[in-house]
Amino acid sequence: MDIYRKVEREVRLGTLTLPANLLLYITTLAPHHDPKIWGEDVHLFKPERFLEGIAKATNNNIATFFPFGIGPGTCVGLNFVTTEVKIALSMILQCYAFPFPQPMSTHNFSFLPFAHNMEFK
Ligand code: HEM
Repeated sequence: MDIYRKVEREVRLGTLTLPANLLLYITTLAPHHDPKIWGEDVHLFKPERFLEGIAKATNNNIATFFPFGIGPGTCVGLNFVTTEVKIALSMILQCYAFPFPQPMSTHNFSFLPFAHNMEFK
């Protein structure tokens, strides 16, 4: 999802002067793929990078993480879609078994759907 903003009146932003009526396109792609923020493994799918919160994951650059936009125009579907994803994930996980503890000799069938019907000895 892209973020657009219109400059209401001329404004200075650091060394930049933005004229009135300028349309700004703010991409989430660049900051969300910046190795200076996320580290050299930025292109890896590593959800565990968020285990200790966004501040830790972004090396204390929390303002650079805005998947649902920012400010008054923030995505109105944020809470809906977050809940939806949690429900979908919990439904998917119900199809798998995660036996613990598991002896080294036991074959691991936990990747199979409906593995909870299997007995682990
Ligand atoms: C993973 C899913 C989604 C992502 C990543 C996402 C992301 C975004 C982003 C980046 C914006 C722009 C915010 C801004 O301009 O600052 C936005 C706006 C919006 N989103 Fe989403 N969105 C998602 C799902 C949804 C859903 C499920 C709905 C509706 C049920 C929704 C409804 C809207 C609406 C109506 C806006 C415009 C808000 C406004 O301009 O006031 N989004 N979304």
